[in-house]
Amino acid sequence: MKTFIVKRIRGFGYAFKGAVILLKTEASIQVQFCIAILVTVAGFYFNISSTEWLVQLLAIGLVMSVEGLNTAVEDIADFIHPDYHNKIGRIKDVAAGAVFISAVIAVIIAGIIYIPKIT
Ligand SMILES: Nc1ncnc2c1ncn2[C@@H]1O[C@H](COP(=O)(O)OP(=O)(O)OP(=O)(O)O)[C@@H](O)[C@H]1O
Repeated sequence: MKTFIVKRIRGFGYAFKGAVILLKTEASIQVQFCIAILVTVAGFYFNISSTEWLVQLLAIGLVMSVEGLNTAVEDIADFIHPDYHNKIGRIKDVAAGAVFISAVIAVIIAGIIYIPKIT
């Protein structure tokens, strides 16, 4: 039982380290983090409802986690096959496509929340 708890705590430490690596080294995550701060400020400014906060937080979490997984896929692809290959191109494009989908959804969510408040 003790080793179970120690392993879980260690796992949390590695995961936190991963999140710090993403924020320190990945430009796209840094941009998304800045946008997350901006919409959080907007949330306080426009005094959005609890439901709007929940959806906004989910959208932020969705985009940043998918971006993190996309970075992991890119790193794996570069590690196992550093040279040009059609398959690697497709793998990276598909992973980037997943980020695109989550980002489009996040923009739609932002529109639904804020457009009525600024018009
Ligand atoms: N090894 C490869 N073989 C084939 N196509 C590739 C390869 N590496 C990258 N590509 C193509 O280039 C696109 C961008 O790849 P990637 O995101 O790795 O490059 P980058 O612009 O250097 O990104 P980053 O700055 O995030 O590292 C991919 O979506 C893919 O279409």
